[in-house]
Amino acid sequence: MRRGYTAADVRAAERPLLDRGLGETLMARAAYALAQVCLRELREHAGGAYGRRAVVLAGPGNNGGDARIAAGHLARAGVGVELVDALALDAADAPALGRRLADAELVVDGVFGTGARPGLPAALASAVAHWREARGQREPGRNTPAADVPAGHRRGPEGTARRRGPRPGTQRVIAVDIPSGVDGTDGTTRSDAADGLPEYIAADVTVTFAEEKAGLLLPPGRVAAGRVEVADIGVEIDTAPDVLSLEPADLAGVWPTPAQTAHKYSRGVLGLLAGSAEYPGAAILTATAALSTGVGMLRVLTAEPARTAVLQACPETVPGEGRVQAWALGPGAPEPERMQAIMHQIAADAAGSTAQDGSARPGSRVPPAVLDAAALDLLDGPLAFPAVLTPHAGELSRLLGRLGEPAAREEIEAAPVRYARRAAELTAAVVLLKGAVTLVAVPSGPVFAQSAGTPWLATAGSGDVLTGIIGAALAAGFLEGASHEDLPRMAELAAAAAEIHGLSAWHHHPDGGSPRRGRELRQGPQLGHEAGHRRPGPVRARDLAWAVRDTLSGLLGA
Ligand SMILES: NC(=O)C1=CN([C@@H]2O[C@H](COP(=O)(O)OP(=O)(O)OC[C@H]3O[C@@H](n4cnc5c(N)ncnc54)[C@H](OP(=O)(O)O)[C@@H]3O)[C@@H](O)[C@H]2O)[C@@H](O)CC1
Ligand SMILES: [K+]
Repeated sequence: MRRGYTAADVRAAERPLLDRGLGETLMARAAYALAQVCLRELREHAGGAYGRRAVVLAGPGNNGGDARIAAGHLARAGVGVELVDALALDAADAPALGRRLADAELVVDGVFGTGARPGLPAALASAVAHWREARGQREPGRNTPAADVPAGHRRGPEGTARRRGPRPGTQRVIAVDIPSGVDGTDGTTRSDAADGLPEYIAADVTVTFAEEKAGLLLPPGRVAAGRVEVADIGVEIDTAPDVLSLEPADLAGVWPTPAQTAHKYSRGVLGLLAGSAEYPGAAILTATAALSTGVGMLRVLTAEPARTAVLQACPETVPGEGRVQAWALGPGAPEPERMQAIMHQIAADAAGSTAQDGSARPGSRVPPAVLDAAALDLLDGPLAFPAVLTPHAGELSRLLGRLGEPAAREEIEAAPVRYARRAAELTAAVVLLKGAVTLVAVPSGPVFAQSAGTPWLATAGSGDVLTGIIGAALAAGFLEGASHEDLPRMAELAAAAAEIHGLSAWHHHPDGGSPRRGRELRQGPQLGHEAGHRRPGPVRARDLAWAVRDTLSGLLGA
Protein backbone atom coordinates (compact mmCIF):
# COMPACT_ATOMS: atom_id res chain seq x y z
CA MET A 1 0.00 0.00 0.00
CA ARG A 2 1.26 3.43 -0.89
CA ARG A 3 0.44 6.18 1.60
CA GLY A 4 0.49 9.87 0.71
CA TYR A 5 0.61 12.68 3.29
CA THR A 6 -0.33 16.33 2.93
CA ALA A 7 2.52 18.84 2.66
CA ALA A 8 1.24 20.36 5.93
CA ASP A 9 1.50 17.03 7.77
CA VAL A 10 5.06 16.48 6.48
CA ARG A 11 6.04 19.97 7.59
CA ALA A 12 4.46 19.46 11.01
CA ALA A 13 6.44 16.23 11.42
CA GLU A 14 9.68 18.04 10.51
CA ARG A 15 8.99 20.94 12.85
CA PRO A 16 10.31 19.43 16.13
CA LEU A 17 13.54 18.40 14.38
CA LEU A 18 13.96 21.88 12.89
CA ASP A 19 13.34 23.39 16.32
CA ARG A 20 16.21 21.27 17.62
CA GLY A 21 18.48 22.82 15.00
CA LEU A 22 18.59 19.73 12.77
CA GLY A 23 17.52 21.47 9.55
CA GLU A 24 20.94 21.25 7.94
CA THR A 25 21.30 17.62 8.98
CA LEU A 26 17.96 16.74 7.36
CA MET A 27 18.94 18.54 4.18
CA ALA A 28 22.31 16.78 4.10
CA ARG A 29 20.58 13.40 4.42
CA ALA A 30 18.07 14.31 1.71
CA ALA A 31 20.79 15.51 -0.66
CA TYR A 32 22.95 12.43 -0.06
CA ALA A 33 20.02 10.09 -0.82
CA LEU A 34 19.18 12.12 -3.92
CA ALA A 35 22.77 11.98 -5.21
CA GLN A 36 22.92 8.20 -4.71
CA VAL A 37 19.82 7.74 -6.88
CA CYS A 38 21.23 10.09 -9.54
CA LEU A 39 24.51 8.15 -9.71
CA ARG A 40 22.70 4.83 -9.90
CA GLU A 41 20.44 6.08 -12.70
CA LEU A 42 23.48 7.35 -14.65
CA ARG A 43 25.20 3.99 -14.28
CA GLU A 44 22.08 2.10 -15.37
CA HIS A 45 20.99 4.35 -18.22
CA ALA A 46 24.08 6.22 -19.43
CA GLY A 47 26.67 3.50 -18.87
CA GLY A 48 28.40 5.30 -15.98
CA ALA A 49 28.62 8.56 -14.07
CA TYR A 50 32.14 9.82 -14.75
CA GLY A 51 32.23 12.35 -17.57
CA ARG A 52 28.45 12.43 -18.05
CA ARG A 53 26.65 15.77 -18.14
CA ALA A 54 24.08 16.89 -15.60
CA VAL A 55 22.00 20.05 -15.45
CA VAL A 56 20.79 20.76 -11.92
CA LEU A 57 17.86 23.20 -11.77
CA ALA A 58 17.78 24.79 -8.33
CA GLY A 59 15.00 26.98 -6.92
CA PRO A 60 15.00 29.58 -4.13
CA GLY A 61 13.87 27.38 -1.23
CA ASN A 62 15.01 24.24 0.55
CA ASN A 63 14.16 22.10 -2.48
CA GLY A 64 16.85 24.08 -4.30
CA GLY A 65 19.08 23.60 -1.24
CA ASP A 66 18.80 19.81 -1.54
CA ALA A 67 19.64 20.04 -5.25
CA ARG A 68 22.69 22.28 -4.71
CA ILE A 69 24.22 19.95 -2.13
CA ALA A 70 23.51 16.92 -4.35
CA ALA A 71 25.20 18.77 -7.24
CA GLY A 72 28.39 18.84 -5.13
CA HIS A 73 28.21 15.06 -4.56
CA LEU A 74 27.72 14.51 -8.30
CA ALA A 75 30.65 16.74 -9.20
CA ARG A 76 32.91 14.84 -6.75
CA ALA A 77 31.90 11.62 -8.53
CA GLY A 78 33.17 13.09 -11.81
CA VAL A 79 29.86 14.18 -13.33
CA GLY A 80 30.09 17.43 -15.32
CA VAL A 81 27.51 19.50 -13.45
CA GLU A 82 25.92 22.73 -14.58
CA LEU A 83 24.06 24.35 -11.70
CA VAL A 84 21.25 26.66 -12.87
CA ASP A 85 19.49 29.21 -10.66
CA ALA A 86 16.09 28.42 -12.10
CA LEU A 87 14.36 31.63 -11.01
CA ALA A 88 17.14 33.95 -12.23
CA LEU A 89 16.59 32.72 -15.79
CA ASP A 90 16.09 35.44 -18.40
CA ALA A 91 13.45 34.73 -21.05
CA ALA A 92 16.04 35.35 -23.78
CA ASP A 93 18.24 32.54 -22.38
CA ALA A 94 15.42 29.95 -22.39
CA PRO A 95 16.16 28.43 -25.85
CA ALA A 96 19.85 27.91 -25.01
CA LEU A 97 19.04 26.35 -21.63
CA GLY A 98 16.48 24.13 -23.38
CA ARG A 99 19.21 22.83 -25.69
CA ARG A 100 21.61 22.19 -22.79
CA LEU A 101 18.84 20.35 -20.93
CA ALA A 102 18.28 18.16 -23.99
CA ASP A 103 21.99 17.44 -24.25
CA ALA A 104 22.43 16.29 -20.64
CA GLU A 105 22.34 12.65 -19.56
CA LEU A 106 20.86 13.76 -16.23
CA VAL A 107 18.51 16.58 -15.28
CA VAL A 108 17.83 17.20 -11.59
CA ASP A 109 14.65 19.15 -10.90
CA GLY A 110 15.14 20.95 -7.58
CA VAL A 111 13.09 24.03 -8.42
CA PHE A 112 10.09 23.73 -6.09
CA GLY A 113 9.11 21.21 -3.45
CA THR A 114 6.45 21.13 -0.76
CA GLY A 115 6.49 24.91 -0.31
CA ALA A 116 5.46 25.67 -3.86
CA ARG A 117 2.48 27.17 -5.57
CA PRO A 118 1.54 25.07 -8.62
CA GLY A 119 2.87 26.05 -12.05
CA LEU A 120 6.24 27.17 -13.41
CA PRO A 121 7.55 30.74 -13.92
CA ALA A 122 7.26 31.75 -17.59
CA ALA A 123 10.98 31.79 -18.49
CA LEU A 124 11.56 28.35 -16.96
CA ALA A 125 8.42 26.98 -18.66
CA SER A 126 9.75 28.27 -21.97
CA ALA A 127 13.11 26.52 -21.40
CA VAL A 128 11.25 23.29 -20.59
CA ALA A 129 9.24 23.67 -23.83
CA HIS A 130 12.48 24.04 -25.85
CA TRP A 131 13.94 21.03 -24.02
CA ARG A 132 10.90 18.89 -24.86
CA GLU A 133 11.01 19.98 -28.47
CA ALA A 134 14.72 19.14 -28.80
CA ARG A 135 14.19 15.76 -27.13
CA GLY A 136 11.19 15.07 -29.36
CA GLN A 137 13.26 15.73 -32.49
CA ARG A 138 15.84 13.27 -31.27
CA GLU A 139 13.24 10.68 -30.28
CA PRO A 140 10.87 10.42 -33.23
CA GLY A 141 8.98 7.47 -31.72
CA ARG A 142 9.08 6.62 -28.03
CA ASN A 143 9.15 2.92 -28.80
CA THR A 144 12.09 2.97 -31.24
CA PRO A 145 13.70 -0.46 -30.79
CA ALA A 146 17.42 -0.41 -30.01
CA ALA A 147 18.25 -1.92 -33.42
CA ASP A 148 16.63 1.05 -35.15
CA VAL A 149 18.69 3.62 -33.28
CA PRO A 150 21.04 5.27 -35.78
CA ALA A 151 24.65 4.13 -35.31
CA GLY A 152 25.79 7.64 -34.47
CA HIS A 153 23.63 7.58 -31.37
CA ARG A 154 25.16 4.44 -29.92
CA ARG A 155 27.74 4.71 -27.23
CA GLY A 156 31.06 2.87 -27.65
CA PRO A 157 32.39 0.81 -24.75
CA GLU A 158 34.35 3.79 -23.41
CA GLY A 159 31.67 6.33 -24.16
CA THR A 160 33.65 7.64 -27.11
CA ALA A 161 32.61 8.57 -30.62
CA ARG A 162 29.32 9.99 -29.51
CA ARG A 163 26.98 12.24 -31.32
CA ARG A 164 25.89 15.37 -29.47
CA GLY A 165 23.25 14.63 -26.86
CA PRO A 166 22.38 11.44 -25.04
CA ARG A 167 21.21 8.37 -26.90
CA PRO A 168 17.40 8.36 -27.23
CA GLY A 169 15.84 7.06 -24.08
CA THR A 170 18.99 7.37 -21.94
CA GLN A 171 18.32 10.79 -20.43
CA ARG A 172 17.08 10.59 -16.86
CA VAL A 173 15.07 13.29 -15.15
CA ILE A 174 15.10 13.09 -11.37
CA ALA A 175 12.64 15.21 -9.37
CA VAL A 176 13.62 16.31 -5.90
CA ASP A 177 10.74 15.52 -3.48
CA ILE A 178 8.01 16.30 -6.05
CA PRO A 179 7.97 17.34 -9.72
CA SER A 180 8.21 21.13 -9.79
CA GLY A 181 4.94 22.78 -10.76
CA VAL A 182 2.81 20.11 -9.10
CA ASP A 183 1.05 20.73 -5.79
CA GLY A 184 2.39 18.40 -3.13
CA THR A 185 -0.97 17.85 -1.48
CA ASP A 186 -3.53 17.52 -4.27
CA GLY A 187 -1.32 16.70 -7.26
CA THR A 188 -2.83 19.46 -9.38
CA THR A 189 -0.98 22.00 -11.44
CA ARG A 190 -1.88 25.55 -12.48
CA SER A 191 -5.42 25.50 -13.84
CA ASP A 192 -5.38 29.04 -15.29
CA ALA A 193 -2.44 28.49 -17.65
CA ALA A 194 -3.44 29.89 -21.03
CA ASP A 195 -0.02 30.30 -22.65
CA GLY A 196 0.29 26.66 -23.73
CA LEU A 197 3.65 26.31 -21.95
CA PRO A 198 4.47 23.30 -19.76
CA GLU A 199 3.12 23.66 -16.23
CA TYR A 200 5.39 21.12 -14.58
CA ILE A 201 8.58 19.15 -15.16
CA ALA A 202 7.83 15.47 -15.81
CA ALA A 203 10.30 13.07 -14.16
CA ASP A 204 11.45 9.50 -14.67
CA VAL A 205 12.11 9.10 -10.96
CA THR A 206 11.06 11.21 -7.98
CA VAL A 207 13.13 10.95 -4.82
CA THR A 208 10.80 12.00 -2.04
CA PHE A 209 11.76 12.51 1.59
CA ALA A 210 10.34 10.94 4.78
CA GLU A 211 7.06 9.75 3.23
CA GLU A 212 5.27 10.06 -0.09
CA LYS A 213 3.44 13.33 -0.57
CA ALA A 214 -0.26 12.90 -1.41
CA GLY A 215 0.26 14.82 -4.67
CA LEU A 216 2.54 12.03 -5.93
CA LEU A 217 -0.41 9.63 -5.90
CA LEU A 218 -2.95 11.95 -7.53
CA PRO A 219 -3.42 13.14 -11.11
CA PRO A 220 -1.59 14.71 -12.86
CA GLY A 221 1.20 14.60 -10.24
CA ARG A 222 1.19 10.81 -10.28
CA VAL A 223 2.08 10.59 -13.95
CA ALA A 224 4.53 13.52 -13.72
CA ALA A 225 6.44 11.82 -10.90
CA GLY A 226 7.36 8.60 -12.74
CA ARG A 227 8.68 6.00 -10.32
CA VAL A 228 8.74 7.25 -6.73
CA GLU A 229 11.51 6.32 -4.29
CA VAL A 230 11.15 7.26 -0.64
CA ALA A 231 14.33 8.31 1.16
CA ASP A 232 14.33 7.89 4.94
CA ILE A 233 15.76 11.07 6.47
CA GLY A 234 14.76 10.30 10.05
CA VAL A 235 11.42 12.14 10.06
CA GLU A 236 8.52 10.18 11.56
CA ILE A 237 4.94 11.08 10.60
CA ASP A 238 2.29 9.93 13.05
CA THR A 239 -0.78 11.51 11.41
CA ALA A 240 -3.09 9.52 9.13
CA PRO A 241 -2.35 9.51 5.41
CA ASP A 242 -4.56 11.61 3.15
CA VAL A 243 -4.35 9.35 0.08
CA LEU A 244 -3.91 5.59 -0.23
CA SER A 245 -3.07 3.43 -3.25
CA LEU A 246 -3.51 -0.32 -3.25
CA GLU A 247 -0.75 -2.08 -5.12
CA PRO A 248 -1.17 -5.44 -6.86
CA ALA A 249 0.61 -7.18 -3.98
CA ASP A 250 -2.03 -5.83 -1.54
CA LEU A 251 -5.01 -7.28 -3.36
CA ALA A 252 -4.86 -10.82 -1.99
CA GLY A 253 -5.11 -9.40 1.54
CA VAL A 254 -8.07 -7.19 0.68
CA TRP A 255 -10.20 -9.31 -1.62
CA PRO A 256 -12.96 -11.49 -0.11
CA THR A 257 -12.38 -15.19 -0.78
CA PRO A 258 -14.81 -18.03 -0.02
CA ALA A 259 -14.66 -19.91 3.27
CA GLN A 260 -13.91 -23.65 3.05
CA THR A 261 -17.48 -24.46 4.02
CA ALA A 262 -19.10 -22.02 1.60
CA HIS A 263 -22.02 -22.88 -0.62
CA LYS A 264 -23.37 -20.72 -3.42
CA TYR A 265 -25.75 -18.71 -1.24
CA SER A 266 -23.20 -18.13 1.51
CA ARG A 267 -20.71 -16.92 -1.13
CA GLY A 268 -22.89 -13.91 -1.91
CA VAL A 269 -25.66 -13.40 -4.45
CA LEU A 270 -25.62 -10.32 -6.68
CA GLY A 271 -28.83 -8.83 -8.03
CA LEU A 272 -28.31 -7.14 -11.38
CA LEU A 273 -30.58 -4.65 -13.06
CA ALA A 274 -28.82 -3.61 -16.25
CA GLY A 275 -29.47 -3.40 -19.98
CA SER A 276 -32.48 -2.53 -22.08
CA ALA A 277 -33.83 -3.14 -25.56
CA GLU A 278 -31.42 -0.47 -26.86
CA TYR A 279 -28.41 -1.57 -24.79
CA PRO A 280 -28.56 -5.31 -24.08
CA GLY A 281 -24.76 -5.53 -24.37
CA ALA A 282 -24.18 -3.58 -21.15
CA ALA A 283 -26.07 -6.24 -19.20
CA ILE A 284 -23.98 -9.00 -20.79
CA LEU A 285 -20.73 -7.22 -19.94
CA THR A 286 -21.69 -6.51 -16.33
CA ALA A 287 -22.95 -10.08 -15.87
CA THR A 288 -19.84 -11.60 -17.47
CA ALA A 289 -17.56 -9.50 -15.25
CA ALA A 290 -19.47 -10.43 -12.08
CA LEU A 291 -19.28 -14.12 -13.00
CA SER A 292 -15.57 -13.84 -13.88
CA THR A 293 -15.06 -12.27 -10.45
CA GLY A 294 -16.51 -15.44 -8.93
CA VAL A 295 -19.87 -14.35 -7.56
CA GLY A 296 -21.78 -17.16 -5.81
CA MET A 297 -24.90 -16.53 -7.85
CA LEU A 298 -26.07 -13.84 -10.23
CA ARG A 299 -29.76 -12.93 -10.37
CA VAL A 300 -30.75 -10.87 -13.38
CA LEU A 301 -33.90 -8.76 -13.05
CA THR A 302 -33.64 -7.13 -16.45
CA ALA A 303 -36.73 -7.11 -18.72
CA GLU A 304 -36.85 -8.76 -22.13
CA PRO A 305 -35.17 -8.75 -24.60
CA ALA A 306 -32.02 -8.01 -22.55
CA ARG A 307 -32.86 -10.86 -20.18
CA THR A 308 -32.71 -13.49 -22.91
CA ALA A 309 -29.52 -11.92 -24.29
CA VAL A 310 -27.86 -12.26 -20.86
CA LEU A 311 -29.10 -15.82 -20.35
CA GLN A 312 -27.72 -16.85 -23.72
CA ALA A 313 -24.34 -15.22 -23.11
CA CYS A 314 -24.09 -16.33 -19.47
CA PRO A 315 -25.96 -19.60 -18.86
CA GLU A 316 -25.02 -19.55 -15.15
CA THR A 317 -27.31 -16.56 -14.63
CA VAL A 318 -30.53 -17.04 -12.65
CA PRO A 319 -33.45 -14.94 -13.93
CA GLY A 320 -35.96 -13.25 -11.62
CA GLU A 321 -36.16 -11.99 -8.05
CA GLY A 322 -34.91 -13.57 -4.85
CA ARG A 323 -32.69 -12.79 -1.88
CA VAL A 324 -29.44 -10.97 -2.69
CA GLN A 325 -26.41 -9.80 -0.71
CA ALA A 326 -25.67 -6.84 -3.03
CA TRP A 327 -27.11 -4.91 -5.95
CA ALA A 328 -25.65 -3.61 -9.19
CA LEU A 329 -27.94 -1.11 -10.87
CA GLY A 330 -27.74 1.11 -13.90
CA PRO A 331 -25.53 0.01 -16.82
CA GLY A 332 -27.30 0.02 -20.20
CA ALA A 333 -30.29 2.19 -19.23
CA PRO A 334 -32.62 -0.31 -17.49
CA GLU A 335 -36.15 0.80 -16.54
CA PRO A 336 -35.89 3.81 -14.20
CA GLU A 337 -39.09 2.86 -12.30
CA ARG A 338 -37.63 -0.55 -11.51
CA MET A 339 -34.36 0.96 -10.26
CA GLN A 340 -36.30 3.49 -8.16
CA ALA A 341 -38.39 0.72 -6.65
CA ILE A 342 -35.33 -1.31 -5.70
CA MET A 343 -33.59 1.71 -4.19
CA HIS A 344 -36.70 2.68 -2.22
CA GLN A 345 -36.95 -0.83 -0.86
CA ILE A 346 -33.29 -0.91 0.25
CA ALA A 347 -33.69 2.53 1.81
CA ALA A 348 -36.82 1.42 3.66
CA ASP A 349 -35.05 -1.69 4.95
CA ALA A 350 -32.04 0.40 5.98
CA ALA A 351 -34.22 2.87 7.86
CA GLY A 352 -35.49 -0.09 9.84
CA SER A 353 -39.05 -1.23 9.53
CA THR A 354 -41.08 -0.17 12.52
CA ALA A 355 -41.08 -2.84 15.18
CA GLN A 356 -44.32 -4.30 16.52
CA ASP A 357 -44.28 -2.01 19.59
CA GLY A 358 -44.12 0.98 17.25
CA SER A 359 -40.48 1.83 17.98
CA ALA A 360 -38.11 2.32 15.09
CA ARG A 361 -35.37 -0.22 14.39
CA PRO A 362 -32.69 2.09 13.11
CA GLY A 363 -29.56 1.03 11.29
CA SER A 364 -30.64 -2.29 9.82
CA ARG A 365 -27.95 -3.91 7.72
CA VAL A 366 -28.99 -4.12 4.07
CA PRO A 367 -27.45 -5.31 0.81
CA PRO A 368 -25.06 -2.57 -0.36
CA ALA A 369 -25.41 -1.35 -3.95
CA VAL A 370 -23.18 -0.20 -6.76
CA LEU A 371 -24.97 2.50 -8.75
CA ASP A 372 -23.70 3.23 -12.24
CA ALA A 373 -24.72 5.18 -15.34
CA ALA A 374 -28.54 5.54 -15.50
CA ALA A 375 -28.89 4.85 -11.76
CA LEU A 376 -26.74 7.92 -11.02
CA ASP A 377 -29.22 10.11 -12.88
CA LEU A 378 -31.89 9.18 -10.31
CA LEU A 379 -29.97 10.57 -7.33
CA ASP A 380 -30.63 14.01 -5.90
CA GLY A 381 -29.62 13.87 -2.25
CA PRO A 382 -27.97 11.82 0.48
CA LEU A 383 -28.54 8.07 0.17
CA ALA A 384 -30.28 6.27 3.00
CA PHE A 385 -28.43 3.01 2.26
CA PRO A 386 -24.73 2.18 1.75
CA ALA A 387 -23.71 2.53 -1.89
CA VAL A 388 -20.79 2.92 -4.27
CA LEU A 389 -21.38 5.45 -7.06
CA THR A 390 -19.25 5.08 -10.19
CA PRO A 391 -19.46 8.30 -12.24
CA HIS A 392 -17.05 9.61 -14.85
CA ALA A 393 -16.42 13.35 -14.79
CA GLY A 394 -19.43 14.13 -17.01
CA GLU A 395 -21.81 12.09 -14.86
CA LEU A 396 -20.38 13.65 -11.71
CA SER A 397 -20.94 17.10 -13.20
CA ARG A 398 -24.63 16.30 -13.75
CA LEU A 399 -24.93 14.77 -10.27
CA LEU A 400 -23.35 17.76 -8.54
CA GLY A 401 -25.73 20.03 -10.45
CA ARG A 402 -28.72 18.13 -9.07
CA LEU A 403 -27.16 18.27 -5.59
CA GLY A 404 -27.09 22.07 -5.84
CA GLU A 405 -23.34 22.52 -6.31
CA PRO A 406 -22.84 22.69 -10.08
CA ALA A 407 -19.36 22.09 -11.48
CA ALA A 408 -18.39 21.83 -15.14
CA ARG A 409 -16.73 18.69 -16.39
CA GLU A 410 -13.48 20.65 -16.99
CA GLU A 411 -13.47 21.93 -13.39
CA ILE A 412 -13.84 18.37 -12.12
CA GLU A 413 -11.03 17.14 -14.36
CA ALA A 414 -8.73 19.93 -13.11
CA ALA A 415 -9.36 19.15 -9.40
CA PRO A 416 -10.83 15.62 -9.29
CA VAL A 417 -10.05 14.87 -5.63
CA ARG A 418 -11.88 17.93 -4.39
CA TYR A 419 -15.05 17.09 -6.34
CA ALA A 420 -14.99 13.36 -5.60
CA ARG A 421 -14.75 14.16 -1.88
CA ARG A 422 -17.51 16.74 -2.05
CA ALA A 423 -19.81 14.35 -3.92
CA ALA A 424 -19.16 11.67 -1.29
CA GLU A 425 -20.13 14.14 1.45
CA LEU A 426 -23.29 15.27 -0.35
CA THR A 427 -24.49 11.74 -1.19
CA ALA A 428 -23.25 9.98 1.99
CA ALA A 429 -21.86 7.33 -0.35
CA VAL A 430 -18.57 6.02 -1.70
CA VAL A 431 -17.79 7.93 -4.91
CA LEU A 432 -15.54 6.21 -7.42
CA LEU A 433 -14.56 8.82 -10.01
CA LYS A 434 -13.25 7.14 -13.15
CA GLY A 435 -10.22 8.54 -14.93
CA ALA A 436 -6.60 7.83 -15.85
CA VAL A 437 -6.16 7.74 -12.09
CA THR A 438 -9.39 6.43 -10.57
CA LEU A 439 -10.29 8.04 -7.24
CA VAL A 440 -12.42 6.47 -4.53
CA ALA A 441 -13.67 8.94 -1.93
CA VAL A 442 -15.68 8.49 1.27
CA PRO A 443 -17.55 11.22 3.19
CA SER A 444 -14.61 11.46 5.59
CA GLY A 445 -11.28 9.68 5.52
CA PRO A 446 -8.49 9.02 3.05
CA VAL A 447 -9.07 8.85 -0.70
CA PHE A 448 -7.89 5.84 -2.69
CA ALA A 449 -6.09 6.60 -5.96
CA GLN A 450 -5.62 3.68 -8.36
CA SER A 451 -3.80 3.86 -11.66
CA ALA A 452 -3.25 0.36 -13.01
CA GLY A 453 -5.25 1.30 -16.08
CA THR A 454 -4.19 2.31 -19.55
CA PRO A 455 -5.70 4.86 -21.93
CA TRP A 456 -6.92 1.87 -23.97
CA LEU A 457 -9.41 1.21 -21.17
CA ALA A 458 -11.31 4.31 -22.19
CA THR A 459 -13.66 2.33 -24.40
CA ALA A 460 -17.41 1.72 -24.39
CA GLY A 461 -18.37 -1.12 -22.07
CA SER A 462 -15.31 -0.80 -19.86
CA GLY A 463 -17.38 0.85 -17.10
CA ASP A 464 -20.00 -1.92 -17.24
CA VAL A 465 -17.22 -4.41 -16.52
CA LEU A 466 -16.06 -2.39 -13.50
CA THR A 467 -19.62 -2.33 -12.14
CA GLY A 468 -19.77 -6.12 -12.38
CA ILE A 469 -16.48 -6.52 -10.48
CA ILE A 470 -17.55 -4.10 -7.74
CA GLY A 471 -20.97 -5.75 -7.44
CA ALA A 472 -19.43 -9.19 -7.02
CA ALA A 473 -17.00 -7.86 -4.39
CA LEU A 474 -19.82 -6.21 -2.42
CA ALA A 475 -21.87 -9.42 -2.51
CA ALA A 476 -18.96 -11.50 -1.20
CA GLY A 477 -17.74 -8.86 1.24
CA PHE A 478 -21.03 -8.10 3.00
CA LEU A 479 -22.77 -11.41 3.50
CA GLU A 480 -24.51 -10.03 6.60
CA GLY A 481 -25.45 -6.74 4.92
CA ALA A 482 -23.88 -3.32 5.35
CA SER A 483 -24.57 0.06 6.93
CA HIS A 484 -23.03 3.49 6.45
CA GLU A 485 -20.32 2.50 8.92
CA ASP A 486 -19.05 0.10 6.29
CA LEU A 487 -18.37 2.80 3.69
CA PRO A 488 -14.57 2.70 4.31
CA ARG A 489 -14.47 -1.07 3.66
CA MET A 490 -16.71 -0.63 0.62
CA ALA A 491 -14.28 2.02 -0.64
CA GLU A 492 -11.37 -0.38 -0.17
CA LEU A 493 -13.20 -3.04 -2.19
CA ALA A 494 -14.09 -0.53 -4.91
CA ALA A 495 -10.44 0.58 -5.09
CA ALA A 496 -9.33 -3.06 -5.31
CA ALA A 497 -11.90 -3.61 -8.08
CA ALA A 498 -10.52 -0.63 -10.00
CA GLU A 499 -7.00 -2.05 -9.69
CA ILE A 500 -8.14 -5.50 -10.89
CA HIS A 501 -10.01 -3.86 -13.77
CA GLY A 502 -6.86 -1.96 -14.79
CA LEU A 503 -4.57 -4.97 -14.41
CA SER A 504 -6.92 -7.03 -16.57
CA ALA A 505 -6.38 -4.55 -19.40
CA TRP A 506 -2.60 -4.87 -19.07
CA HIS A 507 -2.56 -8.60 -18.84
CA HIS A 508 -5.36 -9.88 -21.02
CA HIS A 509 -4.47 -11.66 -24.20
CA PRO A 510 -7.33 -11.39 -26.66
CA ASP A 511 -5.44 -13.69 -29.04
CA GLY A 512 -5.85 -16.54 -26.56
CA GLY A 513 -2.30 -16.51 -25.16
CA SER A 514 -1.85 -17.33 -21.51
CA PRO A 515 -2.12 -14.38 -19.13
CA ARG A 516 0.72 -13.19 -16.96
CA ARG A 517 0.58 -14.86 -13.60
CA GLY A 518 1.78 -14.84 -10.05
CA ARG A 519 4.77 -12.71 -9.16
CA GLU A 520 4.92 -10.84 -12.44
CA LEU A 521 1.26 -9.91 -12.13
CA ARG A 522 1.56 -8.88 -8.49
CA GLN A 523 4.39 -6.49 -9.37
CA GLY A 524 1.99 -4.62 -11.63
CA PRO A 525 2.62 -2.19 -14.45
CA GLN A 526 4.76 0.92 -14.14
CA LEU A 527 3.43 4.34 -14.92
CA GLY A 528 4.75 7.17 -17.07
CA HIS A 529 8.06 6.85 -18.87
CA GLU A 530 8.73 3.52 -17.19
CA ALA A 531 5.76 2.04 -19.00
CA GLY A 532 7.38 2.55 -22.40
CA HIS A 533 8.49 -1.02 -22.91
CA ARG A 534 5.37 -2.75 -21.56
CA ARG A 535 2.27 -1.33 -23.09
CA PRO A 536 -1.01 -3.13 -23.53
CA GLY A 537 -2.70 -3.07 -26.87
CA PRO A 538 -6.30 -2.12 -27.60
CA VAL A 539 -8.80 -3.37 -25.06
CA ARG A 540 -12.17 -4.89 -25.94
CA ALA A 541 -14.64 -4.75 -23.07
CA ARG A 542 -15.79 -8.32 -23.76
CA ASP A 543 -12.23 -9.64 -23.46
CA LEU A 544 -11.73 -7.52 -20.36
CA ALA A 545 -14.78 -9.05 -18.69
CA TRP A 546 -13.35 -12.51 -19.35
CA ALA A 547 -9.80 -11.57 -18.33
CA VAL A 548 -10.85 -10.60 -14.81
CA ARG A 549 -10.94 -14.28 -13.91
CA ASP A 550 -7.31 -14.88 -14.89
CA THR A 551 -6.19 -11.66 -13.24
CA LEU A 552 -7.82 -12.65 -9.97
CA SER A 553 -6.47 -16.20 -10.15
CA GLY A 554 -2.97 -14.79 -10.65
CA LEU A 555 -3.31 -12.27 -7.85
CA LEU A 556 -4.77 -14.68 -5.35
CA GLY A 557 -2.07 -17.23 -6.11
CA ALA A 558 -4.51 -19.78 -7.53
N1 LIG B 1 11.75 21.34 5.90
C1 LIG B 1 12.67 20.35 6.07
O1 LIG B 1 12.99 19.99 7.17
C2 LIG B 1 13.26 19.70 4.93
C3 LIG B 1 12.89 20.08 3.64
N2 LIG B 1 13.48 19.54 2.59
C4 LIG B 1 13.25 20.10 1.28
O2 LIG B 1 12.67 21.35 1.35
C5 LIG B 1 11.57 21.44 0.48
C6 LIG B 1 10.60 22.45 0.94
O3 LIG B 1 11.33 23.63 0.97
P1 LIG B 1 10.67 25.07 1.12
O4 LIG B 1 9.70 25.05 2.22
O5 LIG B 1 11.79 26.02 1.21
O6 LIG B 1 9.88 25.25 -0.20
P2 LIG B 1 10.28 25.07 -1.74
O7 LIG B 1 9.32 24.15 -2.32
O8 LIG B 1 11.70 24.82 -1.92
O9 LIG B 1 9.92 26.49 -2.44
C7 LIG B 1 9.72 27.67 -1.74
C8 LIG B 1 10.32 28.82 -2.52
O10 LIG B 1 9.88 28.81 -3.86
C9 LIG B 1 9.14 30.02 -4.16
N3 LIG B 1 8.02 29.62 -5.00
C10 LIG B 1 7.14 28.64 -4.75
N4 LIG B 1 6.32 28.44 -5.77
C11 LIG B 1 6.68 29.34 -6.72
C12 LIG B 1 6.18 29.61 -8.02
N5 LIG B 1 5.16 28.90 -8.57
N6 LIG B 1 6.77 30.57 -8.72
C13 LIG B 1 7.82 31.26 -8.19
N7 LIG B 1 8.31 31.03 -6.95
C14 LIG B 1 7.75 30.10 -6.22
C15 LIG B 1 8.74 30.53 -2.84
O11 LIG B 1 8.55 31.91 -2.94
P3 LIG B 1 7.43 32.62 -2.05
O12 LIG B 1 6.22 31.73 -2.04
O13 LIG B 1 8.01 32.75 -0.70
O14 LIG B 1 7.20 33.90 -2.73
C16 LIG B 1 9.93 30.14 -1.96
O15 LIG B 1 11.00 31.04 -2.17
C17 LIG B 1 11.05 20.03 0.41
O16 LIG B 1 10.28 19.81 -0.74
C18 LIG B 1 12.33 19.26 0.44
O17 LIG B 1 12.88 19.19 -0.88
C19 LIG B 1 14.54 18.56 2.72
O18 LIG B 1 15.73 19.27 2.67
C20 LIG B 1 14.45 17.79 3.99
C21 LIG B 1 14.28 18.65 5.18
K1 LIG C 1 11.25 19.54 -7.33
